[in-house]
Amino acid sequence: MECPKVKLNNGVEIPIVGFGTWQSKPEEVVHAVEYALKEAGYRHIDCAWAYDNEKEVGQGIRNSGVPRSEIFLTSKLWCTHHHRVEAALDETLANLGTDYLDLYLVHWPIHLNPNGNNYKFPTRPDGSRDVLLDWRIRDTWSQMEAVLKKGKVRAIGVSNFSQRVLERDLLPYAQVVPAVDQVELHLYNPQLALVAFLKSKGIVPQAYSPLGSTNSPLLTDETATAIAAAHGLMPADVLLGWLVARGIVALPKSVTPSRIAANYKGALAAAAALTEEELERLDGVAAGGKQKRLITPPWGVDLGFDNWP
Ligand SMILES: NC(=O)C1=CN([C@@H]2O[C@H](COP(=O)(O)OP(=O)(O)OC[C@H]3O[C@@H](n4cnc5c(N)ncnc54)[C@H](OP(=O)(O)O)[C@@H]3O)[C@@H](O)[C@H]2O)C=CC1
Ligand SMILES: O=C[C@H](O)[C@@H](O)[C@@H](O)[C@H](O)C(=O)O
Repeated sequence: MECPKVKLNNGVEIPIVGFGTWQSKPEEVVHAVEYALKEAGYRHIDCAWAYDNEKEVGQGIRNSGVPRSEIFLTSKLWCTHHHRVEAALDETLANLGTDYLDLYLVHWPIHLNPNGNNYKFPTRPDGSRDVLLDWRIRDTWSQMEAVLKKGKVRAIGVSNFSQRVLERDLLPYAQVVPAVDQVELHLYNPQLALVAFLKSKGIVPQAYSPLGSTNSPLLTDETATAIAAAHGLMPADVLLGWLVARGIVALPKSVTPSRIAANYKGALAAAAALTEEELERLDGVAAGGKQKRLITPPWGVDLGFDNWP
């Protein structure tokens, strides 16, 4: 089944269901990506330099036999690389074995010390993350704009940017409005106000951890379970289909072939089956006492998100 696409603000089209690769072990992700492309029908892969598995994702893409031109490939600039965007991008391109990305994202609005005590998560003597507090995110973004202009990527965007950070630190200085903001979006953290803001700016919201990530509390949610049963679907289908029906790009991850296939098919089936009344019930689950943010790294910096513990 072909995946519906969403048009980004520069005209590039992105398949609305993508395949996640965070925490997929290198030896597993090769097979998972190959299966996702060759057997399950995905044409959009979400990667990141920080996942330490880009080489194996690239191998999985080649093993699948699906032409690169048919795949929408995203990766992300890690926090220790904000001062050298093009060099970091080149490393990602070499890892993946490709000469362009479809989308390159700033992973977090944070610059970690590139000369610190660790290549990925440098810390200060007190154990806190070694954040360069006076770095201006607009200086990262202008380098993102430069690699877009050079044609090394087809679109640029951000991840984990709140409305406050976008409005205060990025949009007033941007020549190119970010094409997407990839944030934690799921039944228990729907971020309805942020989604409305992004849409008002022409920025496509992408949902990470759409199934509730590792050891998800969402898959047994009573509203999702009841709505799934009413349609002969699985709760995971409903969690994904609700996002897709709302025009949000969903990025489910799995290394289990049966789930990889079920998530893709189920997301599209549920998006078509859910009624407006059911979508509204799902919109309201978090506000009904279930609000929970699941991915909260200890940055030690206020990122401007609601419900950050
Ligand atoms: N920009 C950012 O900061 C972030 C980006 N992301 C992106 O979003 C993607 C998805 O988020 P992620 O946090 O991985 O979590 P997901 O919400 O996709 O959940 C993944 C977990 O759910 C399990 N699972 C998958 N499908 C099913 C199913 N049908 N039934 C039951 N369990 C299932 C997986 O197990 P198994 O694999 O064993 O099958 C895994 O444990 C990431 O992989 C990454 O690409 C994620 C977090 C942060
Ligand atoms: O994309 C995945 C996530 O952003 C992940 O890279 C971070 O949450 C990281 O584990 C951290 O602790 O900062």
